[in-house]
Amino acid sequence: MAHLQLDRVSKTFANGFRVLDDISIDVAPGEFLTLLGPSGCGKTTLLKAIAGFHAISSGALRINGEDVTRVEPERRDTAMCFQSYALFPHMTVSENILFGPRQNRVSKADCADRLATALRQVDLGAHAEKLPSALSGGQQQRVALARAMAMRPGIILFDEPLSNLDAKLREQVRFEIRALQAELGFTAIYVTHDQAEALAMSDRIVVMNKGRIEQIGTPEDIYDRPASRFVADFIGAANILKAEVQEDLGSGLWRMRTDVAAFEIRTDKKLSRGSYYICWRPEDAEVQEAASANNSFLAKVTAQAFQGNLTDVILTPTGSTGTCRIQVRRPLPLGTQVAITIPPERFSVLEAVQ
Ligand SMILES: Nc1ncnc2c1ncn2[C@@H]1O[C@H](COP(=O)(O)OP(=O)(O)OP(=O)(O)O)[C@@H](O)[C@H]1O
Repeated sequence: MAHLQLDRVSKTFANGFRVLDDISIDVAPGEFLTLLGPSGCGKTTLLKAIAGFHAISSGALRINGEDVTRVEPERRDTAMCFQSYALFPHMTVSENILFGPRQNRVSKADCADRLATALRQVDLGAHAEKLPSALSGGQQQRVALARAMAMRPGIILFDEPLSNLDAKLREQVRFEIRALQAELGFTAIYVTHDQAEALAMSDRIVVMNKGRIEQIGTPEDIYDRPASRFVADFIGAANILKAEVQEDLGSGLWRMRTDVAAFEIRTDKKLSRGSYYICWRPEDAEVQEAASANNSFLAKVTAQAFQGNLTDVILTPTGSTGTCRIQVRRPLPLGTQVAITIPPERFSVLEAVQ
């Protein structure tokens, strides 16, 4: 288990492109931290900077309190776990797992012990002498994990490790990685652009956008209390509206006007005059036949997609040109008018409208 601190880390490439901009994160020992963001936001660059494969332009990296900013990759307490195709194809499972420890001149007896432990941990004892090409995608992924674990690092850095696997296997391996991490206690830094994976696996998520941190929080924080339009939109589905502050009703309740309706909105933010972006999630809507007095608006069902357990419904609110999206248990007939109510505590207030 290792404590990792990133202190105002920035990186500018030779062509002047600033790929990481003032990143500070304190990762607790044994924490599972995910870097999440769209393609090109700098996740992999940050992971490689932690591993030592990229030098940073400014800031500091510390592992267990020791400044490792200029320490070589092999002398940092880290190991990388890539997508499964990063295995050496001409080496057996055992040789792949032992590659790192042998490079590090670990003794023969210790290598044997590490190999046996790693094979047991990922349940691949029966496949030790096979080549990677003789294994399924999920098994290859487990070899990649075993290879990282055989280094006995305090921190394992995962670079989109499941992106080669099909959806069902991805879910299974997610659980396996998380269970091993809990058992062995290594600190995990996990890069993905898959929000479902991030929500399912992480203790905390760092949402990145254009080299900067948009928000750091638990999966619940990020989903229920997104800090910005970017986060609300990137994670899950969100209905985002512009809302003008009308009245402070006290105890964190505010009346705000949107082009759909006036809403009472509960927030622990202190709002000033002007307009903010606000959002609510599709599953936050209560659907009735007639509008109740507060926080309701009428809307017509214009499209829907049946998902099995739930149905996604697109609505056009009366008097508005925009649409919103809700989730209901059973499909609603197209063209039906319904009343939608959003409870005050289900709104999130995002940034001010500039
Ligand atoms: N050596 C380099 N010189 C200049 N720009 C680079 C260099 N390496 C990467 N970049 C740019 O830096 C940005 C971030 O790349 P990075 O691989 O960290 O993104 P990412 O968030 O991991 O994306 P993805 O999910 O697509 O892997 C990209 O726009 C990329 O084109």
